[in-house]
Amino acid sequence: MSLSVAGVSVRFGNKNALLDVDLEVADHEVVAVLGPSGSGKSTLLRVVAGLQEPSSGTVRLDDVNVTRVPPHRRGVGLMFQDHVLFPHRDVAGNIRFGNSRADIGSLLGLVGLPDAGRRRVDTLSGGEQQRVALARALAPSPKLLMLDEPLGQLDRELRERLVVELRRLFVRLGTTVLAVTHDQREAFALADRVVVMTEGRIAQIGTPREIWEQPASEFVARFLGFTNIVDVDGGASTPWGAVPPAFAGERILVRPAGVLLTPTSGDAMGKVEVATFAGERVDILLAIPGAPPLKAHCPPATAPEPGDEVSVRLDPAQIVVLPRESPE
Ligand SMILES: Nc1ncnc2c1ncn2[C@@H]1O[C@H](COP(=O)(O)OP(=O)(O)OP(=O)(O)O)[C@@H](O)[C@H]1O
Repeated sequence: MSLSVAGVSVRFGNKNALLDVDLEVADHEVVAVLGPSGSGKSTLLRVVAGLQEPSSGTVRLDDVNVTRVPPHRRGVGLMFQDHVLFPHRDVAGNIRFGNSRADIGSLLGLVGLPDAGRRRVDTLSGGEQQRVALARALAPSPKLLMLDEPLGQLDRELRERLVVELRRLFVRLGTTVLAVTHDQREAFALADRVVVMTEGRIAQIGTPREIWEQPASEFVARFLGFTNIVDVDGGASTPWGAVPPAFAGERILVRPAGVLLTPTSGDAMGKVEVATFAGERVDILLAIPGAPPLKAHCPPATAPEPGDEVSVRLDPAQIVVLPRESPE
């Protein structure tokens, strides 16, 4: 099922929870909506589901205008953050609730709990409960499945495992999916395309790779965790050292992998403040006199230690120009 959201705004009092949002999701596509708390992610999902009437704009499913169609007639499946399973019913009873014709056996197989039908929900782990909630959302065979923080309550290790399973399941079922998350890794792992939201607007839409490689704004770059952001002066220098003339006058992001540290011969001298072991790399925080702190990623074998003096060179291949934010 394809989804088209056009010019949708939602006002609560004098606050816009959504402002003129346009979004196209193709049939079979998995789209993740990512953004900080309060950016309008859940409101967007609720508008598509029919649980929130927009102040203006339209929602189309397979080219049919459903803006005024009630939720149960939209043929969409929902799994919400505050999904409540009935603790005293067994798993099968939970899935069957409201879905009397559901094929419990194959749904449980799909979510990897083939033998759990008879178990009481309150004897299941958090991850197992999440799978039951997913099976319940899949029970009516929705052509569009909407998930609000599907793995939100779970610990990191379980989330990383389940996100891979979810991705495989969606590909296998061919369901169109719109999933809300505030976790960037989850969005990137789950989705064909990611929508980044801020203050009720869409800040960027793209594949995970497009968004990672070219954040559309400083907001998106910072939301992805990049902090090496600085203005280049007219002479193509920055407080962290020189950059090629093409970057003169721009605001740039230097990826931590592009901060090259050598014992000598770089542009700027800095001191290692913090070195954090992160598996395949060491995350370094550098203090350079008169400059903002600079983050670098180093291979563990050659990483300097806290207190070491190093010189810094910026790799032009790891520099991204950030568009200037347009004044409102
Ligand atoms: N029913 C409501 N009445 C008034 N304001 C609301 C209502 N629902 C949401 N809002 C406001 O609209 C804005 C967007 O909320 P929304 O729940 O869509 O954000 P979110 O991105 O999903 O946040 P979170 O990640 O915290 O769930 C917030 O400022 C919120 O306070």
